[in-house]
Amino acid sequence: MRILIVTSGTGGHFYPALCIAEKFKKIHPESKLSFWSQGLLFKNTMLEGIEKKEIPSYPFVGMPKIAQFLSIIKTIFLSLKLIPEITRFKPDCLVSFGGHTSVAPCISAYILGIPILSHEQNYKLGLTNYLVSRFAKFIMISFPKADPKLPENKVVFTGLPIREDIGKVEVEEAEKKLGLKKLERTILCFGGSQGSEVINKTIWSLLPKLDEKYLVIHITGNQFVPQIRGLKCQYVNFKYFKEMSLLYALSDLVISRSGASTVFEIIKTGKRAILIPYPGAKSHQKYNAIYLEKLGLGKIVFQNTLSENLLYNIIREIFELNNKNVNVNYNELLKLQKIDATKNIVGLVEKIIERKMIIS
Ligand SMILES: CC(=O)N[C@H]1[C@@H](OP(=O)(O)OP(=O)(O)OC[C@H]2O[C@@H](n3ccc(=O)[nH]c3=O)[C@H](O)[C@@H]2O)O[C@H](CO)[C@@H](O)[C@@H]1O
Repeated sequence: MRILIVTSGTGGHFYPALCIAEKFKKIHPESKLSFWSQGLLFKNTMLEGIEKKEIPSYPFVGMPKIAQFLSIIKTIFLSLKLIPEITRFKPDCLVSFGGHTSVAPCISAYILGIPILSHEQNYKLGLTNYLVSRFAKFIMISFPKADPKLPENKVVFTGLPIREDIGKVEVEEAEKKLGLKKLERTILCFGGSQGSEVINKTIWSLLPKLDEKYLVIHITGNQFVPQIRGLKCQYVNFKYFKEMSLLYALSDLVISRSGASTVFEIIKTGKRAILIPYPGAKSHQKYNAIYLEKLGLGKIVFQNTLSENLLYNIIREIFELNNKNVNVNYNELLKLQKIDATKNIVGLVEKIIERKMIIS
């Protein structure tokens, strides 16, 4: 079996693609996998037994019309340039995890008649996946309800793959590995895979309000961490932290953006969350957050209303009400927690390849 996996480089696209590549290689060690992406995460991740290729990305959302036009032209040229490369690798199918990086290889694969499976991470369909859905044989979705813009006959509900260890680490193990003691009220704050200046600044203003019962674990991205005076709570910060399973294990509450992977990690771990959707990218994070709020785990705070006082009041309410007054839809939550998205996607890929082999 020969599989080509393509994805954008941010955590929300990259990690689900990585889960599939690693699982496939584990179950089918004889298979040939090629993984195409870009960015720091991709560069810094070792992929054992899997071929890696860095390809450029030409974004065409949220920019002036002329820049958008140039990006589209560059994408078309790139897709032509990739044809010999794909012909040489001869994939049985292409699995796409979306973002701008995926568009050109999907066009090339379509021209070559290679079956395309595309995965949509978010509740609302993004533009690039909308484009790719035209070429794809199947569109795999993360949330149980499909975006009405998707062609119904192509949609398969698989769930969203998240790293296997998330939700499986015990508190004691996390404490030992991190050299940290969980406190009565432990909060994990981060702004998606890129970090968020707005969330960072609000957390820094919030910290002096929190007492000794609180441990705040904060992932800041590349922003410089200022000196914070008058701290009573414990505060630990990281620029980026790979083993998120450890941090989730310690936390009682997550404060974050609402990218799809973050939302599914919260579902898997069953943590309470305060979600601050990223207002860019056509507000698509808002719909992920609404889903989590309806499930009963999340409380949405829109960025234009965000302040340290508002966060403080919600945090106190969450800890002091101590789960009273919380309407979690446990039936739905348990159903979602049981979904093995990685297995579902690997199974679908196997079926497509087997069928293709029988036909040819
Ligand atoms: C600004 C933007 O357009 N962001 C999009 C991007 O976000 P982004 O890449 O931030 O999205 P997600 O929240 O889906 O994923 C972040 C991932 O990074 C991991 N993580 C984060 C910080 C850290 O230190 N270590 C770490 O491992 C998280 O555990 C998670 O697995 O892709 C998502 C999935 O398509 C979309 O929903 C988001 O809207």
